[in-house]
Amino acid sequence: MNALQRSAFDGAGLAGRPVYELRGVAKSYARRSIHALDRVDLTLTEGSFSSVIGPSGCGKSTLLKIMAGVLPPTEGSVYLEGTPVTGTRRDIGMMFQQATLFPWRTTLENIVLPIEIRDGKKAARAMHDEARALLDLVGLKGFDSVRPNELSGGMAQRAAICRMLITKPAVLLLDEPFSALDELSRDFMNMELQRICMERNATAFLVTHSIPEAVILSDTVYVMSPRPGNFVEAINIDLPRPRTLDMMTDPKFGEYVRRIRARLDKGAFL
Ligand SMILES: Nc1ncnc2c1ncn2[C@@H]1O[C@H](COP(=O)(O)OP(=O)(O)OP(=O)(O)O)[C@@H](O)[C@H]1O
Repeated sequence: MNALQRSAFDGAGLAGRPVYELRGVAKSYARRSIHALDRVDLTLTEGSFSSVIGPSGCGKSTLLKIMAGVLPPTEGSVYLEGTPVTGTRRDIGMMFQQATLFPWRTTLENIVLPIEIRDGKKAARAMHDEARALLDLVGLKGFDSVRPNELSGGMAQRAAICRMLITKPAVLLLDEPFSALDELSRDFMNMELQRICMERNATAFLVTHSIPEAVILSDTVYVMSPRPGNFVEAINIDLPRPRTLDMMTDPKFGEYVRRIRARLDKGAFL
């Protein structure tokens, strides 16, 4: 990729303050001699929602783990709010496919757990009002003393959103958070996620296998090549916000889906 093409992935032409920056991030897994990522450049601007989509095994989860600071890159650097990411940080929020709530804790106790781990029980108790406000934000008002086994899958993921937001992260890293839900719940939760991100001006980065999900949620969709993964196309999604599920029938939406599908069908090669 030449310098001009590379610059096209720098914030994908979106205006805004850079929050997250990856410069030449590469990853090889030495033990199996696997070259997973190849010098990825990425800038996420404040309040933007970006997605990455790519073939299985292309390095999406590896990229997310590096961004989260749980895996060191072999080459390159990662900056969040201008400081290097060299390990896990309190200003990075993460959400996975499974909500992984502790069954013996109430919803409220699960939500304040990151604070309890970080600052102790007293600090966690001081966050109960904040946790209740978050429950309100995600539509779970009054569910504070309920145990996880009384929550549906969608409700558990709402609680996981609260747990992610309680530390006031600068960026949200989302690894297919709703893929274990049925299609209707997933669509609904995606719209809820959009609402929450818009209300909090959150900067979000989503890994997904669903092209429609990437298009309906994102300002920019990054298409990744097969391993070693790198971005082969950054597509700005020019649909108004808030997005609605009706927009999925818009010809423009269909055009974005077709364009991404064609890129992936070609093997997303450079
Ligand atoms: N800890 C590890 N040790 C060795 N190889 C690994 C490790 N983790 C991932 N890999 C390899 O790195 C490559 C990228 O894996 P990764 O999980 O990042 O891909 P992915 O795009 O998220 O895949 P999928 O879409 O199937 O979830 C794969 O070939 C995988 O086998």
